[in-house]
Order: sequence, then C-alpha cells, then structure tokens
Amino acid sequence: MVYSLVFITTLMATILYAFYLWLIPKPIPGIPYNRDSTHRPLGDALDMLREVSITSEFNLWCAKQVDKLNSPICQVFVNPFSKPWVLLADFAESQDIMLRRKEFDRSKFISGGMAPLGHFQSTLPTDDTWREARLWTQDLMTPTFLNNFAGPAAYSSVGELIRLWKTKARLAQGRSFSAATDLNNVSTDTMLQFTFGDHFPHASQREQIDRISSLDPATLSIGDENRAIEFPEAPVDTYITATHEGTDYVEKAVNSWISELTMWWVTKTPRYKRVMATKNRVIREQIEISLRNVRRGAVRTGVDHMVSREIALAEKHGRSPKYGGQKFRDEVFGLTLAGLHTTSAALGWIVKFLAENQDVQSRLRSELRSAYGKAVEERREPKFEELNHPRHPYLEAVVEEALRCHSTTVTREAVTDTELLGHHIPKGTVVFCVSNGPGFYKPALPVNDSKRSPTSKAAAKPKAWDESRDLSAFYPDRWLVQKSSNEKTGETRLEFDGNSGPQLIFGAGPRGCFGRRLAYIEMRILTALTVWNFQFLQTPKELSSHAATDGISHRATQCYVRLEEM
Ligand code: HEM
Repeated sequence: MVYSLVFITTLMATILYAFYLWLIPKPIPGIPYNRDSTHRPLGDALDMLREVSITSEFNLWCAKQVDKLNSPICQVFVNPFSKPWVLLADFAESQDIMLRRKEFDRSKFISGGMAPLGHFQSTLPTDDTWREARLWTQDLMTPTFLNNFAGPAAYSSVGELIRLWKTKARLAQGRSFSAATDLNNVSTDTMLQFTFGDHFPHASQREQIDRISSLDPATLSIGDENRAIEFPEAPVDTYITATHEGTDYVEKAVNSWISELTMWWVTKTPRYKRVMATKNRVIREQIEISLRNVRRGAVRTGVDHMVSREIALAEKHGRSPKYGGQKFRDEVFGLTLAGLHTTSAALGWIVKFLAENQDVQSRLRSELRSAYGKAVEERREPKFEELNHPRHPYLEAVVEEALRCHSTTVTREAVTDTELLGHHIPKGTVVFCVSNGPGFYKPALPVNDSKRSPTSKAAAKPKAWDESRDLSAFYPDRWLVQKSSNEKTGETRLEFDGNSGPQLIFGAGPRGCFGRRLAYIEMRILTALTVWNFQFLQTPKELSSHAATDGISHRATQCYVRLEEM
C-alpha cells in the first residue's frame, strides 16, 4: 500500500516536472536571453504584458530588452508554447535579411492579425498568390499613375484639410484641438481617390467641413488653455467606417496576447459581418464601374488599372478573368487598409515635430517661400507639379526625420533552418528587426564582422549615423549632404540623401512597403501646405506627450495642434 502510494506520488511528481519542463521556454543556444525567464512557464510574457499594458509600446519593450542584454542579437519568450522571438538590433544584418536572404519571408506577427480581413499582399508569404496580387497592382506606383492621378488626388485631399483647419483655427481662438481624426480623414480620402477616384461618391472630409462651417461658435466651450477644444464630428459613409473598423480589428488582434483567439472571436461578431458585407458590396460595385471604364478605354483609377491588368493576364494565359473573385476584392480592400493607418500615424508625428521645433518650422517655411517665389508673388499655394518636381531637400529631410524618430519594428520569419550573426536559427523563428534602439536612436552595438552572412559580407556596408549628433533628437539636417553644383567654381548645394544612415520605417526588399512612393507624396504635400498656411504653435505639455501605441503603425496617443493662420 505504502509502496504504491510512493509510486503514485513519484509518478505524479515526474509527470508534473515533465510538464513543467515542456512548458518552460527553450532558448536557442548561444543567443543571449534573460536567465530568469527560462524558469517561468510564461517566459517574458508577463513582464512584457505588465509593461505594455501601461505604455502600449511593444516596440519600446523590445528595445529595452536589447539594452538589458547588451547584444545586437538576443531572444525573448513571449508566446507560450512557441519558439522564442529573436531581436536583431543591427542595421546591416536587418537590411540583409530583407533585401537578400531567401531563408526569411513575411512573418505572421502583424499580417496574421490582418487575416480576418481577407488575403491581400500584406498578409501573404512570397508565393504565387502574392505574385499574382503584385501583377494586379503593378501600375499603381509608376511615375505616370502617381504624377497624373494619385499625387493630384493627395493634393486635393490636403487642400480640404487646409480648408477645415482654417475654420477650426478661427473657432479655436488659439486653443489646441485634436488632429488625429482629421489626419485619418485626409489619408482615407487620399486612399479612396487612389483606388476608386470620383466613382465613389463619398469622402470623409467634405462632411466634416460642412459640419464645422455650419457650427454655431456659441456651442463650443473655450475652456482652460491647457485643454483641447472638442469639435463635433460628422458621420461618414458606411464603407469609410468599414475601412476604419477593419484597421481596428487588426490593431486588436496584433495587440492581443492571444491573437488567434481574438481574431476568431472578432469574426463571430455581427459588427464584423456587417463590415465585411459592406466592403464586398462596395468593392463589387466599383469593379463593375471599372470594368465599364476599361472597356471604353478610360483607365484612370487604381481599380481601373487592376481590372485592366487582370484582363490582360487572363488573355495572356488563356483563362477567364478573376476580377469577380474574393481574392481580387480583398486586394482592393487590403491596399486601402495598408495605406491608411500607416500614413495618418506618420502625419501625426510630422505635425507634432513641427510644433516642437519652431526653428525647423521657420526654416522650412522660409525655404519653401524662396523656392516657390512665383506662388508667393501670385498669392497662392505651390501647385502639386511644383511641389512634386524638383523635390525640396529640406522638406524631404523634415519628413524623413519625423519618420526616423518614430519608427516601427519590421519582422521576418525563417522559412528554413538558417544562421544569423553566427547563431543557428530554427525554421519558423520570428526575427524582429529592432529599429528604435542601437544604431538608430543610440550608438550601434559592436558586431563581429566575420559572423555576418555571406551576402552581408559581400555587400557594401551601409552608412552608420554620425554618433556625435544626438541620435535621439529630431534633427533633419542629418539627411542632407553637400554636393558639388559647379565643379569649376567649387560651388556646392545641400541635397537630400535617403541613405544617409539607418532607416527601416518602410521595411526593405521585395516585401518592403509597396506604397511608400504614394506615402512620401502625401507627407511632402501635407508638410509643405500646412507650413505654408499655418504656424504650428507649441501645444501645452498636457497635450504633447510622445507616448504611442504599437499596432499596424507606431501612433502618437496625443496628436493635438494649435494653429495660427499665416
Ligand atoms: C508612412 C506611411 C507608410 C508606412 C510607414 C508604411 C510601412 C510599411 C511597412 C513597414 C511594411 C512592411 C514592410 C516589410 O515587411 O519589409 C509595409 C508594407 C506594405 N505597405 Fe506600407 N506603409 C505606408 C504607406 C503605405 C501606402 C500609402 C500604401 C498603399 C498605397 C501601402 C501599401 C503597403 C502594402 C501593400 C504592403 C505589403 C507589401 C508586401 O507584403 O509585399 N503602404 N508598409
């Protein structure tokens, strides 16, 4: 009896111990990690959750782990029962895996969160379905489409924002107001124009302009100067709401610890079903319109181009066209989602930095006024064509620096067993390319060059930032270089150099951001035209925090403006 009790107890203890051993994280040999985490079944998860529940900044937590472990490559154990996540804090190697290494592909870290919204290029591995989606969209980032259609659309959306802000600035009487929704709306309208053009009868900003213009100023409470005025918002069309709700679902899933369960739950809600039904209905109607346009040779909008491409592909391969299918509709929706939240988050940082750096703002305004003297003379704003070509170096530098200062982490997944900085990386491991730590916001960590991959060794070493300049500060000049403009006289001029130093805001390589050219156009136009029309005054410190949330993009939690019309 006693023997069997001892036997049962020992067996139970052994089973429990085996279960514990199965649960606790299994580090990848040789890659530094937090030792305490390997004694806890949940590894670093609780630590991460504790901090991220307060800061909402997962990227910041990652950068802190790199600092703690003081290594350009380290690992954390966040997802129970799955492989460690590898944090890579070295620009050259990050760029190498994105640009050159076939052993790494799009990871499911963020794209998995988009899965309930359909299968579009952002969510797909680099397979034939992704290649097909790329073929459909290949005309949309050409200079012809950007200069003749998408760019002017962005210019007109920004024009509406200027109208709205002029009215709001007058009503606000020097007080701050939130810019977050307005910037979301400007990006939404740009993306709607980009995909559907004028075939889609709704926009976000027009409704807001009408609402604010007809507002009785007496209904606004101009309170304490440290608080923001709250303007009412007009309701928008259901498809526009669907695009915003779509991004909200992605944010929810990405920020959830149990993202697969969250996604499953999301898809069961009536709201989700409504969003998807609206999306499918509107896109189906738009494809029908585009089909008619293509047939009469009037290809203008993004969807017109996609339909036209698909007809050509179907003819080439002797098959029926797929523009009536779900994948095609998903791709249209996916493009809008990919370009909306990301761009509006970036615009939010730009306006914050302009207000906080009055010297930069004044220099930009005065450089723009002398570059576009004809516009000043004719008492008008610079036109799209003027802003688009030639580009203004300081304008480009201001935009790029705002992007650098609030970067997001790009990930890749090992699709086969491989190596990174001399360490074995098992297939399925997710690598986070940390772009808000060493090499980006502080001096780079030393790396043994002999451990780099063969492709990294063979490539030219990317430029590092000049560490004598405070890398955590907003300093657009770091993107400018002196170039000879006249060899005979030795005259030089400042030029923008996008490769001045590490930057990974758009990722890189074949899976880098598809829409970056459009995003730059929108950011340059908005920066130039807002600075032309307004002085961004410093907002009170209660409304000026740099806290952010991480999801699809790294978004400021407080995005307020205080405007004085120029
Ligand atoms: C400032 C604005 C933007 C930022 C910061 C941004 C950032 C990114 C990042 C980090 C990625 C992943 C890159 C990688 O994994 O290497 C990405 C992918 C993508 N972006 Fe953007 N993006 C922006 C604007 C846009 C716009 C305007 C569009 C649409 C026209 C767009 C369309 C896409 C698409 C389709 C992908 C997926 C590409 C693929 O998976 O092959 N993005 N973007």
